[in-house]
Amino acid sequence: MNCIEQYSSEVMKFTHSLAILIAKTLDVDPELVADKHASQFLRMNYYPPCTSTPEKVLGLSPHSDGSFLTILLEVNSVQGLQIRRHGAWIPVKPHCDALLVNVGDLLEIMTNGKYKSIEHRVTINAHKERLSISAFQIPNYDGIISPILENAEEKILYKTMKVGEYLRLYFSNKLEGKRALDYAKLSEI
Ligand SMILES: O=C(O)CCC(=O)C(=O)O
Ligand SMILES: [Fe+2]
Repeated sequence: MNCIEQYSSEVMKFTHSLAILIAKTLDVDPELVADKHASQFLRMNYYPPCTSTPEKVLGLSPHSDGSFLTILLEVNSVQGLQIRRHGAWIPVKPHCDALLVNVGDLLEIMTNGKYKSIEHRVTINAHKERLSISAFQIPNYDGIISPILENAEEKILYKTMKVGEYLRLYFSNKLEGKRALDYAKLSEI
């Protein structure tokens, strides 16, 4: 096994444990959240420096991930990632020995909005290149994604759809905030 395969398989295991913990926080059946046939896309991101006008350039436009969870490794610990909170962009300080976990749209749907996917973007550094690896954790492509309710009185806020259907929709949109998720919301919210 090469080191990328090893990393990928460790991240799969880590995500599985996280999914079980998330299910516990919601008091729902862990098997419903921790999809055993989960798959993963790995993307290596390289952001070259921009010496002339770094403030005018974005490495990655604002978006939320279409995944269940994304595990991010900031390989050379160069700052760039920002998350949107109450309308403001907050820089995330990289830690060389930490993984960053982003909640994706599929987890938002699955938890009926209790875990919200996080809108983020990447800025460019004037002098340093930035390297990161995103591991997008996706439930079984042919499976169904639907809100798991804590009790019968809970109002259903998102549609039930095939994982593949949501991802097709997600990838057919350009990166634009959390717009793709609007399609999954039931009309009254
Ligand atoms: O490079 C980063 O820090 C973030 C990458 C990212 O948001 C993505 O790959 O979706
Ligand atoms: Fe992302």
